[in-house]
Amino acid sequence: MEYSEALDVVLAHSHTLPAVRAAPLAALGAVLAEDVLAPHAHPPFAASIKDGYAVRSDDAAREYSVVGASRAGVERRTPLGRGEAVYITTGAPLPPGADAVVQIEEATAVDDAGRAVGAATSTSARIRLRTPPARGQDVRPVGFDVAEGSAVLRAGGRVGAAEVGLLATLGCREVAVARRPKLAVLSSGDELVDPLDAAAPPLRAAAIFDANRPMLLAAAAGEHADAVDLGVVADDAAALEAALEEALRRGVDVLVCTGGVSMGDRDLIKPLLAARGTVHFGKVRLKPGKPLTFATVPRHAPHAPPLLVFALPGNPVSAHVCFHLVVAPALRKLAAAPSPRPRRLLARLAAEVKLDKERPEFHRARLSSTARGLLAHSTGEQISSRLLSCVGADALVELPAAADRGAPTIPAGALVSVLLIGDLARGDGAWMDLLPAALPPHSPRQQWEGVRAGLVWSAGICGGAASDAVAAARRALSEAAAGGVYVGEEKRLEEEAALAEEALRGLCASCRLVVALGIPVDTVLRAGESGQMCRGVSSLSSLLRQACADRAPATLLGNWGVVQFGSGLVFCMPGIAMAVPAALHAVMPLLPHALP
Ligand SMILES: Nc1nc2c(c(=O)[nH]1)N[C@H]1C(S)=C(S)[C@@H](COP(=O)(O)OP(=O)(O)OC[C@H]3O[C@@H](n4cnc5c(N)ncnc54)[C@H](O)[C@@H]3O)O[C@H]1N2
Ligand code: MOO
Repeated sequence: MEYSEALDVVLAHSHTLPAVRAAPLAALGAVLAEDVLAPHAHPPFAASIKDGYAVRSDDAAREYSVVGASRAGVERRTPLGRGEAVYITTGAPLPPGADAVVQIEEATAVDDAGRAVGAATSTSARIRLRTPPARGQDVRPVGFDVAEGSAVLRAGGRVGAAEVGLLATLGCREVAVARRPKLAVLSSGDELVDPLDAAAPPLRAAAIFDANRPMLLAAAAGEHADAVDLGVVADDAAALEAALEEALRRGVDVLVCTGGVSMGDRDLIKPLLAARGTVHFGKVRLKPGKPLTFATVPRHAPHAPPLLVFALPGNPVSAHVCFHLVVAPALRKLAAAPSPRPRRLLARLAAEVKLDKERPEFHRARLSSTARGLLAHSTGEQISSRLLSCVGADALVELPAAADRGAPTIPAGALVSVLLIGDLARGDGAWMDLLPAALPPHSPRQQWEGVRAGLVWSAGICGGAASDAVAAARRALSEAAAGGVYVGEEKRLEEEAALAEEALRGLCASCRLVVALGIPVDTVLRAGESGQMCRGVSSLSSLLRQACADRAPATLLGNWGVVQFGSGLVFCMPGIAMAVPAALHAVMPLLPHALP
């Protein structure tokens, strides 16, 4: 199974958890289940933006008697008369009658005879202004920041620090959020010593410390899941089954275990999961993470959704990478995140990389910013046991297998897609604005280098016609992009609408160009997610339609064209081998200008 397919399967089994009500601080990291409407305006009164004097802008006087003070937190009821000013502090309410504030730097203290006696202060009895005040100057009127009843936060947004602050501003004591997923973690292996156990003996011969459980407990916290520690479990079928029972008993949504999923005689997890539930996949064409396993186990209570079980490989790097590739997206889907899939960016390779012969690889890298966009720097030796390759990594570079790429390496400077796994805001000083001199200049091929394309055709194009059109599309894509684009994913679309739409969303999330054969524009538009750009591109659509019609006039009757889908483009064209190259050659030359 390919990674993209494995992710589709995982997401199809991850159902959003019910909404609960929580105090804003307790909701930190959760996804809002409802829009939040402002229960009142902010500021709730007209407030001063400066420390200075509140005055009436219709007052012709330039000299004022200071008749009192309005300080933050204190209401002053006496209206302001003509020729009067009130000393005011930032955030304090304007007294009735005042409609402007003049900052204190603009005022001079004067004596009764109007002689200047120095800079104005909070105790000056008379002041003169340098310039007449304008109406509304340095005043925040009622509702200037937030209008009463306005939707300040939208369902689907995550509660972060700013959201907590905004909810506090508005006095919201509770919000509706999707329940936080509960995730249990265990490590299996007779060689493991628990480093979290203060009473653990020193390492005996052939033993190592358990790295995976603490790492995954930390990763769960990073995804705002509530973690349950099920400890280290021996390579023993009964002990593993007892741990699975414990996870079910504690009502967790997800169980993550590591180790014991490969080919060894102590690899007991898969048989246990097969006996107790359904193993949806047990091998993925993926490096690291080949034996990645996903299963669902029914609960004892009827109608309760099944427990999701991820059995990750024991190698610590494989466990870390697989967590980001499938577990984190599942947790995000459970937590109601509208886009749970890993976020993809484009970056250039800082140095040449060697490709694995057979498996697509997720190469750990740090990102830096350059004048030509992001640059991905390898974290060095990528063997699955070396956790140092994950330390400080921001991204997983998606490398195709050499067999798929038709080349053993990808050169420095090539554009590649990367999955974000770190927090770019955290930074580590690697951000720079200068282009490293080592990067070779652009070539026409490099314009397309590393751009991942997808090919999808409808199940409705039967037998030979589909394979001819698909082969023609593969060839034409490669020609039109001077061999730079590679086809990273192929899918046959089922007739059932919901399945077809989910598959299209998955493909569009992972590919910047998607060639859709026999799939009309409407189908793609229906697959668009709320909040995501999904629209027809009329200029490219007419070029594509014209090119198809030149080869096969009847295609003019079809609903073909180009759709912008998030950060990618989908070419909907008839599944007719003769029309496909013409359509691609018509639109590809324009794409360097159009690719969003
Ligand atoms: N004959 C084959 N052998 C292996 C294959 C294969 O296809 N055929 N696949 C290899 C790949 S790829 C991986 S990945 C590993 C996965 O193995 P398991 O998931 O069964 O894990 P273990 O054998 O239990 O452990 C592998 C490795 O990781 C260390 N480990 C395990 N748990 C932890 C932990 N909690 N903390 C730190 N280190 C841990 C363990 O000691 C082993 O060194 O299988 C390959 N073999
Ligand atoms: O899949 Mo394993 O993680 O390559 O070492």
